[in-house]
Amino acid sequence: MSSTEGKTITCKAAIAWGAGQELSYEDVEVAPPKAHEVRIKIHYTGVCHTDAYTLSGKDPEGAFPIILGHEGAGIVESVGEGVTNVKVGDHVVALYTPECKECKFCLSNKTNLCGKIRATQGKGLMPDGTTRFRARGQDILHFMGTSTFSQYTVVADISVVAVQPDAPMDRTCLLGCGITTGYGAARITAGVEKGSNVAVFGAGCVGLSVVQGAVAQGAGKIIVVDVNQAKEEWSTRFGATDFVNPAKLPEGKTVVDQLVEMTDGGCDYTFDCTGNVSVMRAALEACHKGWGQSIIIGVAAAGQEIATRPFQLVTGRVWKGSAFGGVKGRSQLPDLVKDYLEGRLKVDEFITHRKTLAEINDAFEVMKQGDCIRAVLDMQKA
Ligand SMILES: NC(=O)C1=CN([C@@H]2O[C@H](COP(=O)(O)OP(=O)(O)OC[C@H]3O[C@@H](n4cnc5c(N)ncnc54)[C@H](OP(=O)(O)O)[C@@H]3O)[C@@H](O)[C@H]2O)C=CC1
Ligand SMILES: N[C@@H](CCC(=O)N[C@@H](CSC=O)C(=O)NCC(=O)O)C(=O)O
Ligand SMILES: [Zn+2]
Ligand SMILES: [Zn+2]
Repeated sequence: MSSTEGKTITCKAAIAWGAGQELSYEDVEVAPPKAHEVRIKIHYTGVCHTDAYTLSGKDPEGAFPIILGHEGAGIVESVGEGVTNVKVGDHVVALYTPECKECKFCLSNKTNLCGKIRATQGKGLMPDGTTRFRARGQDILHFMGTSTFSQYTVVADISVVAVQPDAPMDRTCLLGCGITTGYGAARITAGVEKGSNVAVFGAGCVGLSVVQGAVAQGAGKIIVVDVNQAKEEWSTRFGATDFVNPAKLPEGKTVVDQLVEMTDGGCDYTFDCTGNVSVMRAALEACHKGWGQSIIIGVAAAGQEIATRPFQLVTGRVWKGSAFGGVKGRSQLPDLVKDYLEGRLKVDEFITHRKTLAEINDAFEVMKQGDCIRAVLDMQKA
């Protein structure tokens, strides 16, 4: 039993008080977990573009004040009544895509989405409709069921998975979103086949992880498309065979023309990892007639919509989406940790910046620069 069990913990968190404002590093009170909840001491968290997107105010579900963060690893501090899947002292990864293993989504092998707590999660609340965070005398909302930008957080028991304790938490945190998302999108959502031609739009953490997944599947051409020329070297390092910078194409030649030419008629699989709806259209239209599939991973701002001529679909191209790479977190994440520890999955290579929680605004700043793949925050270092 920990000395804090059953008590409110006061610790540091980065609170987003309003859209577009800097995060505020300050004290937060974290209430003990209720039934079927788990309180986690967060040791490390990654910063994902989706955190910045919600902070910007572009997320239709974004509400404030809130504690963002959804790429976290830590150790279970205490558990509420009825929790059986994790125990105090377990090393865990928080799951923004929970897995209850009993709803119709979880029982389906067609999706990794879980329906059990999605409604309250989308409102920034715990499953009982309340919050466990308070600061400045106010309730603070949860984010994506995880809120990892706090030294302690409370999550539903279905939103957490125990992993091997020998896996370094500054790496396993990245399996909480970016790497798993891209890797899973290639392997699970698309199921890229051996020898197939793949194009990946956007070589951030997600896009490079798609490349890694495509390599694991034995893809033929793996073409990265990015407007940042510096991403060519990154793409090659992860196993891409070709790189296209749309800004460097001859006048009058579109990226779709280029990809169709490079792949004898179009790609078997394309992935949008930018969140830009014009890019999503190009990704679809660069697919091979008859069977090419385009997977949307990027998150687009409120009000944005995708468009194409229906003829593109009539002639056999398929548009699909992927959340958390199609990975069922509680069932499949421990195997990804094992793959990392046994050298089959690159993780260390994604970390370009390291910061403390107090430096979180710098982490958001570096994320806007082209040389940042992932910034990892040490949550316990002062
Ligand atoms: N569906 C899901 O489950 C998840 C979705 N996401 C979403 O995935 C997206 C990618 O995330 P992440 O990898 O972290 O983001 P990054 O910003 O690191 O990567 C995006 C890359 O795309 C490049 N880019 C921007 N515009 C274009 C363009 N027009 N054509 C080609 N490349 C372009 C960027 O270049 P530059 O460096 O110049 O900006 C950057 O290199 C985000 O929208 C994020 O919210 C993230 C995790 C999970
Ligand atoms: N809340 C937004 C959509 C945000 C979104 O699409 N989130 C992705 C994960 S992004 C991770 O970095 C996701 O998994 N979505 C599935 C879900 O159930 O939220 C909006 O309302 O548009
Ligand atoms: Zn994310
Ligand atoms: Zn479920």
